[in-house]
Amino acid sequence: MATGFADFDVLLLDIEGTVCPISFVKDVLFPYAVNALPELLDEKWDDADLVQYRNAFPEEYRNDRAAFEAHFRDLVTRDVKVSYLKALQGYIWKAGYASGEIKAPLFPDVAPFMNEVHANGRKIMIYSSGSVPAQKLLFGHTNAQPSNLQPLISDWFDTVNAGLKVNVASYEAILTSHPDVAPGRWLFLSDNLQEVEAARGAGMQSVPVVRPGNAPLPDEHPLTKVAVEQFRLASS
Ligand SMILES: CSCCC(=O)C(=O)COP(=O)(O)O
Ligand SMILES: [Mg+2]
Repeated sequence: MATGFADFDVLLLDIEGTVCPISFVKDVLFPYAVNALPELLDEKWDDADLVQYRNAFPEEYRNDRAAFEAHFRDLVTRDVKVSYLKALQGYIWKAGYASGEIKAPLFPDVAPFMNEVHANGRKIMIYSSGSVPAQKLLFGHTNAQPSNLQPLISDWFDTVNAGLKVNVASYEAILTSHPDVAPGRWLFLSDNLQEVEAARGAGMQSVPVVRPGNAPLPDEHPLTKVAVEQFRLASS
């Protein structure tokens, strides 16, 4: 396993399986959204608040309430990372975070690492399949003290403003949005080897993370030997 991180100017962080357990997304966030959906549709089916999310769904679902709900459930079950699902999930989760029912369980090394990186004058950005509003909710309601880590984060990327996370072009789009930072000065951390490979394909530094609850990385994969378990800056 590699030791601390040293040579980067921008830390780009994945969320699920990297800063928080996969179980938080799969066993808390997703069920919360599925369980909240029926009442939300009962109350707001024709409400302007909801219609913008409804109309982002494929035409065959947006005007049929039963088909809409069934499609939502199917996408969640298959963990399909389509932007229109992620946008509606983020809208639903807002109430859960606001009520205190949802709080993001960051791994214990994450907030200290983010504070240290920020104090070091380096930038922190997020890239997740979750929508940018959902990312901001998560980092605004964490188990850290203080709970709101948004002030540490200077930019947010998702499948709408960057693209699918397994595509090299998505990381190239992120790089294009910050031309002042050379590709090699970015460090992307993710649990997903395909995402790590795509980031490296765009010229970023990137290594996989090993976290409790993640599937084991394949021994035969060349990047497994550089995987990291703990987030810390290399001691100078
Ligand atoms: C922003 S919290 C919800 C995360 C989510 O919906 C998801 O699909 C996680 O994907 P990630 O790219 O963060 O592994
Ligand atoms: Mg992930």
